[in-house]
Amino acid sequence: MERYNYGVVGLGVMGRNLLYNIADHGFSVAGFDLDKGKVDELHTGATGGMEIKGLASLEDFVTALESPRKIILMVPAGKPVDAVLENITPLLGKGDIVIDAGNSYFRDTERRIADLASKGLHFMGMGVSGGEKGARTGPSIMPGGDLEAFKLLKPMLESIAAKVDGEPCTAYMGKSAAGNYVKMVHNGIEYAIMQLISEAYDLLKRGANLNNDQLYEIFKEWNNGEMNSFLIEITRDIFRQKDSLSNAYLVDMILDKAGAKGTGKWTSEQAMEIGVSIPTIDIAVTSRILSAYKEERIKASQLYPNDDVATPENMKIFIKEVGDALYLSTLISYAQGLALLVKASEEYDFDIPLKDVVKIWRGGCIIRSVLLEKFYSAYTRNPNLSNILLDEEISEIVKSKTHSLRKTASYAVSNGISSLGIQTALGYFDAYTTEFLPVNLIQAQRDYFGAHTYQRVDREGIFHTSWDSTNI
Ligand SMILES: NC(=O)C1=CN([C@@H]2O[C@H](COP(=O)(O)OP(=O)(O)OC[C@H]3O[C@@H](n4cnc5c(N)ncnc54)[C@H](OP(=O)(O)O)[C@@H]3O)[C@@H](O)[C@H]2O)C=CC1
Ligand SMILES: O=C(CO)[C@H](O)[C@H](O)COP(=O)(O)O
Repeated sequence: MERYNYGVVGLGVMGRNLLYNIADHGFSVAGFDLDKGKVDELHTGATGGMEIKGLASLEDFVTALESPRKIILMVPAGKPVDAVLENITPLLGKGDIVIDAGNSYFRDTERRIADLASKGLHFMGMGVSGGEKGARTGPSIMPGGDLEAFKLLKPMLESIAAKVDGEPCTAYMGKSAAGNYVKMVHNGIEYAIMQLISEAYDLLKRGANLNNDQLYEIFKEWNNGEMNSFLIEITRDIFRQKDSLSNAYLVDMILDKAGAKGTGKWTSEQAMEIGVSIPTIDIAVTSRILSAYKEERIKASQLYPNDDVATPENMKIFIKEVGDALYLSTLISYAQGLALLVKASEEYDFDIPLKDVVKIWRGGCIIRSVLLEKFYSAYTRNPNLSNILLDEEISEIVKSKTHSLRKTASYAVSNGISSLGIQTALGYFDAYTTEFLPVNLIQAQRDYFGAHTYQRVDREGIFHTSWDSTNI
């Protein structure tokens, strides 16, 4: 009986395409899905030379795999992963490897690693980014955990991943659930950048009165320069897309309520949990929540109308400033996400190699951008950089754009155009680069009403003052 090198469970958007990608690179792959229709479709979409087989029985699927079995799960995060594990683990043998390639919560991965280890099985969490197309032609792949299992998978992962300068966009992301953690933070940054792009769009549309054709040209120009990135590129193309149900552009027919599956929220929760400041990512999560208040927003907009958005004095300068503001606030969002990874690596003993993280994000993934080349150089100079803003070469870029960020933020505030992402990126930058923050006063207040104590600037120790009885 023929034995397949790899197995994929879950033949939806990502699983089917990842399976084809693996098969394209000379590996034989078996696929399983609960939905028999998807199993049958697998063969329809295959191209010649692929050694693949779709199976509708889990037992047949497991039997069809060579030993040790290497099974990639591509099912929705949460209960479906546990359901698959419950059914499949009794069929597996010692040394078999299960790789969860979905957007699973890292705590779930930790639990599953321990559970499968107690059965003599390897379990790995592995982030995959690039969407449908990326999965098919070359995603960015973030494996972590079991090193022994990783070594077995490495040749396959390196062959199917995206390539930048001939180097694969995959690397070992660290111990335990590091792979899922890095992917979670990737998505948090993704949320922030998407929020910032939407604000730049709003400023150009409402502030400068630009239409979709003009927006297309601006994003095209941005994408041809230092802002080149996947998200700017697809935004450019979105402005060109006509609606098939009306004569309008599709973007104008899409309801302004943003969905979310959870990875952005987890990133924010995690940052709060381990004490890392990532306000632009937080605000991107909360902005999607706020967008869902559509009916209330309609009422509020009638109660508080904003009829006097001023046209910028010099359109060329305004567009340049919005572009620079988007570039810098994007850079600051990456800085926040990467700082979270630095702290999480210490906190959870993940040993995340930051230099490899930015290296493998340069291609294949949703947040790929040419800016990551500069981060890669920064981490090459100093792999222990606690915040990307502290790198001297990065600081030169930041300094060259700060004025534009302030001008853009100021225009948005003066004209009542919501720009939560831009404001928080600037606010974070201003706080992070301030030697003396006014929180001495907060410490005084805490000590005043709750005897919470404070530290002093002139001597070591913990102090408390009876505020109402001394020197007042
Ligand atoms: N879509 C994207 O762009 C990206 C998604 N991801 C992550 O990848 C994972 C998969 O996402 P995606 O491919 O989009 O999801 P889909 O819903 O398209 O596919 C999931 C597939 O898994 C099947 N499935 C569910 N439960 C089981 C089970 N117990 N046994 C076998 N098959 C099962 C589903 O079948 P049925 O439909 O019948 O329930 C479906 O075919 C998720 O964790 C997602 O967050 C990661 C990166 C990008
Ligand atoms: O993982 C991804 C890309 O890297 C998914 O596309 C992402 O999870 C989408 O998230 P959301 O639905 O919350 O916007």
